[in-house]
Amino acid sequence: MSAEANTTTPGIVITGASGRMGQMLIRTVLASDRVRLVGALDRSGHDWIGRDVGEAMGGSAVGVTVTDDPLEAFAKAQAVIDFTAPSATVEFAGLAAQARAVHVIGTTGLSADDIAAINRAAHHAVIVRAGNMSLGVNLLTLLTKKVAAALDADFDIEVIEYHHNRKVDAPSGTALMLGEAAAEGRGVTLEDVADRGRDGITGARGSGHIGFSAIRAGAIIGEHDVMFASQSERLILRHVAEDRSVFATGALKAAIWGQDKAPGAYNMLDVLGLND
Ligand SMILES: NC(=O)c1ccc[n+]([C@@H]2O[C@H](COP(=O)([O-])OP(=O)(O)OC[C@H]3O[C@@H](n4cnc5c(N)ncnc54)[C@H](O)[C@@H]3O)[C@@H](O)[C@H]2O)c1
Ligand SMILES: O=C(O)C1=N[C@H](C(=O)O)CCC1
Repeated sequence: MSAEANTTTPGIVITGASGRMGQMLIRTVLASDRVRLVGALDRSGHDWIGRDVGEAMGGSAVGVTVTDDPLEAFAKAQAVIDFTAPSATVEFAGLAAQARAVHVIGTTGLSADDIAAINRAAHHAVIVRAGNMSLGVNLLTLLTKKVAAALDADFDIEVIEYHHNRKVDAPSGTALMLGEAAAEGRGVTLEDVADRGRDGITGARGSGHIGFSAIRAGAIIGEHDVMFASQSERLILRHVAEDRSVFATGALKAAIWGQDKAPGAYNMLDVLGLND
């Protein structure tokens, strides 16, 4: 890459560098000629701290040392791509905003308070947040909204999600995006109609409810079904992530897209130009 490109190409910091998504993101950034890797962060005490991130990943050195100091790392960045954990992401939102870096958030399991704190940080910088960064899932939210609007409450809506056995939050961020889309299509608020975690004598299903079920097994990367079921027919919309690269590619697109945007809270539909 030329010296000129170096001054204009966004510098990216990857948080949670050693994680499943962190490593996929680092490989994606290193393979791109539209961005530069300028930092890699992980939590204090992690055995990658102080090591070259390329070597820590089992390859050759890339000249970026893994740090546990977000302030130092973000100062060099035009964008921070963050797939970590809720408490870390809330802290990073404030620090990335101070550094005026675009913050791309893939972390799921965020509480309403976490989201409120992130949205406060978005007054000062661009934040793009989505429970799923893939093109396919974001299109599926639009289809889900449309189908939910077309079908009445004779059709029960169920969101079924399937993930690997290391996932710590449920329902998945994607399942919640799909539930929100279905609720929007029906003109209701998801919290008022969501059925989460049925167990025991639950009583019959409530009409108009939106149900969630979570499978955790093996190495499943991420699969989601939205089922619309009446007494006489069943329609199932389904997305399957074959590879984590779909999430990393979307995140990188968001980091580049955000470079010339005004401060604010955005999602992947904004990035993809699909928001109405
Ligand atoms: N939005 C999407 O498209 C999408 C896709 C995949 C995963 N995710 C979400 O991304 C998150 C991470 O998933 P994963 O499978 O990579 O998990 P993981 O457990 O493999 O990785 C998490 C990483 O974050 C690091 N971390 C935790 N606390 C930290 C802190 N305080 N400071 C710095 N680093 C810290 C961990 O050490 C680890 O490296 C989850 O919330 C998951 O649901 C979102
Ligand atoms: O592996 C994960 O964890 C995933 N999390 C996101 C979610 O919660 O929907 C996206 C799919 C993979």
